[in-house]
Amino acid sequence: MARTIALIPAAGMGKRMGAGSNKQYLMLDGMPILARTVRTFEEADCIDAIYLISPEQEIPFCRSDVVERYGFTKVRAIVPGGQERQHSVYNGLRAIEGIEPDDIVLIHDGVRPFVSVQMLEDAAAAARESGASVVAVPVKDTVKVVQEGLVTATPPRETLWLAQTPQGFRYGLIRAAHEQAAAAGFLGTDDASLLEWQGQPVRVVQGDYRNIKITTPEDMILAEAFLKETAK
Ligand SMILES: Nc1ccn([C@@H]2O[C@H](COP(=O)(O)OP(=O)(O)OP(=O)(O)O)[C@@H](O)[C@H]2O)c(=O)n1
Ligand SMILES: C[C@](O)(CO)[C@H](O)COP(=O)(O)O
Repeated sequence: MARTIALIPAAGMGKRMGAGSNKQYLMLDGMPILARTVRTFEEADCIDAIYLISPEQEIPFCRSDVVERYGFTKVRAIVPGGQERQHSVYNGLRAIEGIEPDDIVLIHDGVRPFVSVQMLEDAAAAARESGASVVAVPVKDTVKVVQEGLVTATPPRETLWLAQTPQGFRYGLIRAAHEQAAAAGFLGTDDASLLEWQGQPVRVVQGDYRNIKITTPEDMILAEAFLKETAK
C-alpha cells in the first residue's frame, strides 16, 4: 500500500497579517496556529509522516515550540523554505526520505488550522485514484475580472471554486511538475496549478468554508469565532 506523506509549508513571512511576528505562531485559544494544523495530521490514521517547512532561522523555534512542546511523533524533518511558497514546497518534496513515485503527498498550508481528518482522507483517496486532487468550495459571490479599474468579464459563477488545501498528488507527478515549472520559470500560487499548466487532470474534492487560510487580521476574528462555536 502506498504511503501518505504530509508536507506543511509554514515558511512565509505573514506580511498581510502585519502582526510584527510570524503569523503561524499566533495563538488561537492558547495554541499556536501551526500546532493546531499539525495536530490534525498527527491524529489522522491515514498520515504516515509529516515534513514541516519553515524559514531557516525559525527552525529551532519550530522544533521546540511546536514539535517538541506538543509531542508530535510523526514529524520527520523541518526543512528550510524558499522565497515563494512554490520554492518552499519544492524544497520539501526533495527532502522526503525513501519516497516512491506512487506514494501520496498531501500539501497543506500551515495556516489553515481548521482542516479535518475527513478532508485529509478524501484528498488522499482522490489523489490515489486520479493522480491529483484539490480541496475546494464553490464561490458564493459574483466574481468580476478587473483590469485598470474596469470590469472586463463576469465568469459564470457555477464554474468558479475557491481552491483550498490539502492538495493531494502521486509523488512522481508533483515532483515532475515542480521540476518542469522550475526549469521554465513558471510560478503558481498553489500546487494543483502546476499540474494544470502541464495539461494534467486535477480532481476536485469538497472542502469546507471554515477551512480558511489565516491571511489578514480579520481572519483571526473568524478563527476565534469558529473555535468558540465548537467549544459550546
Ligand atoms: N515563501 C513561502 C511563502 C509562503 N509559505 C507558506 O504558504 C502558506 C500560504 O501562504 P500565505 O498565507 O500567503 O502566507 P505568507 O506568505 O506568510 O503571507 P504573506 O503573503 O502575507 O506574507 C503559509 O502557510 C505560508 O507559511 C511558505 O512556506 N513559503
Ligand atoms: C495554496 C492556497 O492556499 C490555495 O488557496 C493559496 O493559493 C496560497 O496563496 P498565497 O498567495 O500563498 O496566499
